[in-house]
Amino acid sequence: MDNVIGLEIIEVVEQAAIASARLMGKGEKDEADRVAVEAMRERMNKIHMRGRIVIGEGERDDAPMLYIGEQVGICTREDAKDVCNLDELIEIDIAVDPCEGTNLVAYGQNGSMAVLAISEKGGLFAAPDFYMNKLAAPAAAKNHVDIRKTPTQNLKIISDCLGRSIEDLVVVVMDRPRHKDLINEIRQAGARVRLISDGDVSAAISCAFSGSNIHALMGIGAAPEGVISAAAMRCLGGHFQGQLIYDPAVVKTGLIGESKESNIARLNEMGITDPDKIYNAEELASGETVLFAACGITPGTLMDGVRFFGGGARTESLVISSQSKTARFVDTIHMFDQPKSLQLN
Ligand SMILES: O=C(COP(=O)(O)O)[C@@H](O)[C@H](O)[C@H](O)[C@H](O)COP(=O)(O)O
Ligand SMILES: [Mn+2]
Ligand SMILES: [Mn+2]
Repeated sequence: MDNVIGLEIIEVVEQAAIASARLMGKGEKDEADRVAVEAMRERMNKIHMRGRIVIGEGERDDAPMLYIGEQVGICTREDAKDVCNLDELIEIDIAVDPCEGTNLVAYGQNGSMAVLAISEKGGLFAAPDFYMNKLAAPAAAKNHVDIRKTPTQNLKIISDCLGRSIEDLVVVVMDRPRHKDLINEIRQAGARVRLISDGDVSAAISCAFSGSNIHALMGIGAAPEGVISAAAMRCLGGHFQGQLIYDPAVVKTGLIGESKESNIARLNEMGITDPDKIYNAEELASGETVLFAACGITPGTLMDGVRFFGGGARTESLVISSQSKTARFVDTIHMFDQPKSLQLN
């Protein structure tokens, strides 16, 4: 799987990022999302594969394409048997977020990216569009920190594992009223907090890279983004845990239903019988082979954003593979027509 689609998925995220970046700073959140979805879908449908979207633009964004269950790839077309050897092809599951951080794009802020994760069928947790409490930390702290422990305890553990004082740790938290107590506790413990308005996938993955100056992600974000983050963290060996939030009393905004009971019923219908289960990266992305790809739309901690020049654009992507055990940063010049010059760096 890795060799066949590894390179192609770079183009999938690149095309989505370029399309969305054209709307950077225009204040048009939905349009920035829509064009990314369209570009991602169009490029995905040129890949020689049999893919199924398991995490897509679902209930939350009410988008018409790349919906959960959509079949993508040349080998899902009606004439597939004429163009593909269906016996040899493995079926793959895909989790996408074509524009992760739509607000960031719309308002020209850092940290947005086009992102996806791939595994063989059944290899990614088909998370409902609920919230998820998340804990991400560097590989050195993997399985030492635990989402069941207090933030203060976890910060002490990360500090011991990294051999640096708590004061030298930076924790990313989404800037939301629901995190008031969490933020106070982290500050009380001595660590510094980087508040972000959106884009917790980038924050989670950054924990796995020393030099990012991000040592933990704590707090509640969206569950689909949790699975995509887990796919990358599983490949990178970083720590990731997630627990679904289904009680509207904990998170009062958009993503979850009217009552705790109706949410539990909905989870049961989806086959999630233990709504309180704490998932680790290996459970959220359990496939034998997991691939992750992201391309910066606006500049971020890990990747630069899309830079347009006369006749082309330059992008920076990150492709991570559990099979080849690689994390590749890919710097690409795209020539739309005949550029007058190509910028070396
Ligand atoms: O920022 C985010 C929004 O993603 P998108 O809709 O693809 O632009 C995600 O990174 C977060 O996971 C976010 O926490 C989640 O969407 C919850 O948002 P909110 O209800 O505003 O707290
Ligand atoms: Mn998102
Ligand atoms: Mn999105």
